Amino acid sequence: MSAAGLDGHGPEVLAEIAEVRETVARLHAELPRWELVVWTAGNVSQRLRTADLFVIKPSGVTYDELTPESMVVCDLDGNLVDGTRSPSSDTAAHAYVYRHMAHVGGVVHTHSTYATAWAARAEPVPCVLTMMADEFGGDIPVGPFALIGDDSIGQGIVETLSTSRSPAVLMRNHGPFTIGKDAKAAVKAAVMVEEVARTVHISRQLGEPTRISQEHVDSLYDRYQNVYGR
Ligand SMILES: O=C(CO)[C@@H](O)[C@H](O)COP(=O)(O)O
Repeated sequence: MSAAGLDGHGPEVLAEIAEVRETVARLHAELPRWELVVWTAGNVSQRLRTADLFVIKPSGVTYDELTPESMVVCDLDGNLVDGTRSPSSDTAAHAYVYRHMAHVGGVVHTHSTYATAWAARAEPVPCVLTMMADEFGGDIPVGPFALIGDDSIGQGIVETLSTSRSPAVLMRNHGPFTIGKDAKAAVKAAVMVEEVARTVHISRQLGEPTRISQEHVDSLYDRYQNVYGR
């Protein structure tokens, strides 16, 4: 593993890298805190504003060992630019999303239990909760089956989310990938997808949940995205 290094980047880029390393390290701690991952099975990244680079965790390091300094910097082809360890095994997927979705500033992958159970069934989570209309603007879609390590997962994420308002996709037989304007927004979507996947699963044990009409989904989505919390 050889890294190109950060020589040639100016102080503004170096300052942002230091800031994003802190942010991404801190946000990784949210994954076990919200019980979205076991061992090392999930990752968070954030794109820089000042350069075509992103910060992601190193592969195979447990969450309690992650520090800002251990975060790695990659270019948008997923090549290691700065860091002492190999980047996450999902780096190619994160990089593909950044290359093809200009509005995305953060990507998260987890194997959270209920969302992954829906992914194993290859079944979208139907929009039967106001919280789903708010955050996802409809059903949470399922992406295709894809092998880990090359562009396949990224292609599946981009294809699926390009035709949906949802910031979350359940990659078939794998688990949820979420996007956001930054890593914090993508972590929020990862927390939300697990919460609604769990609630809808429990609801199904009691009978068939009732869908929210498209008109009401649109109204709820508009209020939450444009009015809530402002
Ligand atoms: O989906 C998988 C493996 O099934 C991956 O998400 C890894 O579990 C995450 O590993 P690293 O980020 O530590 O490479």
